[in-house]
Amino acid sequence: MISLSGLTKRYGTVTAVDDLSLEIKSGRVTGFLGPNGAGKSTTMRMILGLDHPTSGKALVNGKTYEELKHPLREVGALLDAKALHPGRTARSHLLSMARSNGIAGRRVEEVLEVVGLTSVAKRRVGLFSLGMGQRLGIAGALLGDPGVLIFDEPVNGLDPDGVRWVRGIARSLADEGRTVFLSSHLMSEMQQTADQVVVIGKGKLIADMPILELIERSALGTVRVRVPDPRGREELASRIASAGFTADRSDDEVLVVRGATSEQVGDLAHEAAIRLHELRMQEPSLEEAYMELTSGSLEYGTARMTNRTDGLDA
Ligand SMILES: Nc1ncnc2c1ncn2[C@@H]1O[C@H](COP(=O)(O)OP(=O)(O)OP(=O)(O)O)[C@@H](O)[C@H]1O
Repeated sequence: MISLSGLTKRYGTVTAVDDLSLEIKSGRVTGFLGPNGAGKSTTMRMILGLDHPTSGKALVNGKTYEELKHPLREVGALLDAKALHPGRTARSHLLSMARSNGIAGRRVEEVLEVVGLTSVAKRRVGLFSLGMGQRLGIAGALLGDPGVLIFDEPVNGLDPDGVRWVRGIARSLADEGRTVFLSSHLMSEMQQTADQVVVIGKGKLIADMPILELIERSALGTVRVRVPDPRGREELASRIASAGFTADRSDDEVLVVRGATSEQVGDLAHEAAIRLHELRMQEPSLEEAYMELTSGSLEYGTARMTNRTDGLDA
């Protein structure tokens, strides 16, 4: 388990991580989401003892990284898959990692097998594709057979096969009872991988909930109602407000209602005999729900988020 309490990191005037408190539990995949610059990598680096918190704590199994006797046996990480010595073979890279951490050499063969790199173990990692590098990084994370795994953007740049593979291994590691914490800035990616999502923006916690709950919440969505008669529109808007929902004018004839179901809006219109030309539930995609959650927390403003539904990275 990973526990963060009041975790804060400042770089000069920039607060990269701002008072984060949460628990990342074992036996499930927790997705760590947030737009670029939200503070995900900094948080992960602090969990791994690579950065020191300005205040607060990041604990792995109740201890700070420095306090762990055999860190690699408790927590494995994939941070930057490209940070490998290009002249080394995959096997020698893992062997040197194993040696310096008191891990038996035969474990190297096991992890090579797990990540499917046995047949290319003698190849220099400088010749590896991104996907192979990612597999090797994950092999390194698994070397000490740790109960906690931290992967920073593990699917970034991978082809669909690679993405599927990472998803599969994350799932099977969680099913074995491990804590799997992986970051992404793509909600759509997490939808298919994570059980729980932690969303941050500008270093602050925005949401920490089961992914199904986030989907359900977003499924509440909005109701689009078209009222041709202006007076009817006014009347319906005021009835919607009195009922505790919010109604915004979208274009000439349309009200966009939040917090209500289409049945509720239809009933409110019916009670006042207001003629409708359209009554439609609009279910936002999970991506939209995420953008709504994180809007206002982008490092460089919100303008580039408009009209995007497939992620935030382009
Ligand atoms: N070593 C550093 N010195 C100064 N500022 C830093 C440093 N590392 C990170 N930051 C700043 O901290 C903030 C959070 O960065 P971080 O890399 O943790 O975000 P992120 O969510 O991982 O983003 P990305 O998805 O782009 O990797 C950013 O404003 C970044 O510029």
